[in-house]
Amino acid sequence: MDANQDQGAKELFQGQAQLYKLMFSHLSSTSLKCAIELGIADIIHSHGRAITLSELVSALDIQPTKTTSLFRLMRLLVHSGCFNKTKVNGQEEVYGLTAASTLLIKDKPYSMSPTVSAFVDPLFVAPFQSLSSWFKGTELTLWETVHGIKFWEFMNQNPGINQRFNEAMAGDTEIMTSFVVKVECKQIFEGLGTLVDVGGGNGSFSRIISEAFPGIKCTVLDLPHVVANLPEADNFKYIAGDMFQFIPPADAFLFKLVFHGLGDEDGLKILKKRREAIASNGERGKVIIIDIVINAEEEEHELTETKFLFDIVLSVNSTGKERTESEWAKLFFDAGFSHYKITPIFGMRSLIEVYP
Ligand SMILES: C[S@@+](CC[C@H](N)C(=O)[O-])C[C@H]1O[C@@H](n2cnc3c(N)ncnc32)[C@H](O)[C@@H]1O
Repeated sequence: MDANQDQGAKELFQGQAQLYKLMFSHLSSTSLKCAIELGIADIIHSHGRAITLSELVSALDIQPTKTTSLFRLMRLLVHSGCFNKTKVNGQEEVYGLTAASTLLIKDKPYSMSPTVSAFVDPLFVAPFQSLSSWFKGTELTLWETVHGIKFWEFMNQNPGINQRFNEAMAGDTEIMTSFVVKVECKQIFEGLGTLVDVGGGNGSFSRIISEAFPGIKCTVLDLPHVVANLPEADNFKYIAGDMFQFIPPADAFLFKLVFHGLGDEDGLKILKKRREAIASNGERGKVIIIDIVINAEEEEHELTETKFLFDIVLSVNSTGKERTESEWAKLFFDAGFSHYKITPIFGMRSLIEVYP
């Protein structure tokens, strides 16, 4: 083989390997689901130290014949960063928790287990088998192509799934909130008298705010089937309603992971109304947004890929999208706001303050 042929063959096989990687990528999420269902992170956590394969087999109470299969599962999960593997005394190999698997422990205050379980569920994954039909069809969203109705309407009609979805969102929120409130962004909430958490789900975000800042009266506005019969406190209330119809006045309007579910037209509608509300409050008030900002050139490849994956989920399940900074800025300025500040502190998400 000459050098050109050699290079051609190398590229061919690299291309083939790349296709196999993409083809089997669903195993990254399904093996994660398996680890959650088996409770592997919980077992290592309650073991109190890293665990050997044979200890894991006996804690899982599985057939010894499955030992090599478990070894293979753990090898994949170690490779993807979910667990780590070290040697004790330079000999015995043991599996330990990483930052990712620590978040899977079920009895920790912030567990991502409900979030992973919900979003890896066939209900959320199966529609993507019909993506090409959606591209060729006329329905606005993939969800409608597959389920015949819009996403939020589907949640309204399926209380069990709605509850799982809200718990999935809450799992995501609790990690973030403890940092927002207690560590990084305390000053953003200090001095506020009232805050409305618009599309706040079951209120897990603003409940933590209301406990950390008893002087802030927090109101969670969400659809009736989401906020019905949830417990309130003196400075923490729910309003059942439609954010396109009514949002109560406040010193700050919080939208966490709400705008990425809205197209530009709907996003602009909501922001214009907030701008008017701030104007009629003597120009006092601000909008706080927690969402993804795509900043592809400057970021790590992996983080950007995760944002692009979210963008596909949003763009086909709703009419929403993940936005670049210039797309966010256009929305803010078109709605009549004069400036904004982006603080990129939540891994994938940023906190954006928008001022009149
Ligand atoms: C992606 S979830 C985010 C929930 C919460 N902010 C969080 O981050 O955990 C979007 C939320 O918007 C709510 N929502 C959707 N359409 C709405 C509307 N028209 N009025 C009020 N809430 C709405 C949904 O019920 C859902 O709770």
